[in-house]
Amino acid sequence: MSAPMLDVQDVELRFGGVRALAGLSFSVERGQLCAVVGPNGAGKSSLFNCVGGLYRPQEGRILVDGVDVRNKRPHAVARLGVGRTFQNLALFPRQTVLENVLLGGYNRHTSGLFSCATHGFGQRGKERRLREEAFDILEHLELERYEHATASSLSFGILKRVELARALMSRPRLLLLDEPAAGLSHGLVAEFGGYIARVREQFDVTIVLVEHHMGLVMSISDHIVVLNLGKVLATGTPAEVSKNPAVIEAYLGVSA
Ligand SMILES: Nc1ncnc2c1ncn2[C@@H]1O[C@H](COP(=O)(O)OP(=O)(O)OP(=O)(O)O)[C@@H](O)[C@H]1O
Repeated sequence: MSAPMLDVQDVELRFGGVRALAGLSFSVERGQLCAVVGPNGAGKSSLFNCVGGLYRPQEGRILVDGVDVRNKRPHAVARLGVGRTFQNLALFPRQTVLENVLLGGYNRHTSGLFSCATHGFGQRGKERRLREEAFDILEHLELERYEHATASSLSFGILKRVELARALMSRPRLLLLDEPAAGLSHGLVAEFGGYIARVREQFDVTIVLVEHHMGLVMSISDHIVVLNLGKVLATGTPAEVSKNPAVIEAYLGVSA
């Protein structure tokens, strides 16, 4: 049996006297779409920051496809195939959609993709292949008509999709989505959920999603990890978790 795509083992992260992660352990199987939920302060962002190499836990191990990332810096974690979207978007407003998406491939091309994307490529074959790849991703997310639009001219809902496209350009094996529904209106949440499900089907990627919007979580996840006070309160399928009395009390009963 192959290693889980993400294996979090006894992770302890403290900020002074605060235990943001208190011996956290869970794993995500290859190909799964796993949601991490929990009340404010449960440790969700801390977890993502540890997996992405932004925070270094004091104890425990975090294995991505069997490789310990605990002491790796963010760019090294990205090179291992960990992609990420951010709650507040991490796009360049003056660049076009295509340029922003091309920049997502930066971790795969250390020899200056940034200058390539902004000032033209030296190697035309390479440029063509990358552009074809970026355009293919744009098509999957129904963004092709915005290819040449600058990011600053587009709505937040479209930019969320552009950010997803940018993350896919790094060809992640593990994709971390940080509150993808945040800031979206009700109708757009459902639409965005459809795009996440589509990405999961059409790209060979394991997805971990931190999300407060329980409607989205329940509709697209096949596994849910509920955190509370830095550790796992419950795990299971959406049906199992939604029936768990501890979860109802700590989270769903208050927030649903
Ligand atoms: N950089 C930091 N410095 C000090 N304390 C922090 C830091 N980051 C997180 N914490 C604390 O760690 C705990 C977990 O916070 P975290 O942001 O991971 O929770 P969360 O589940 O993401 O919450 P939310 O849903 O509100 O984003 C909280 O008590 C928080 O105050």
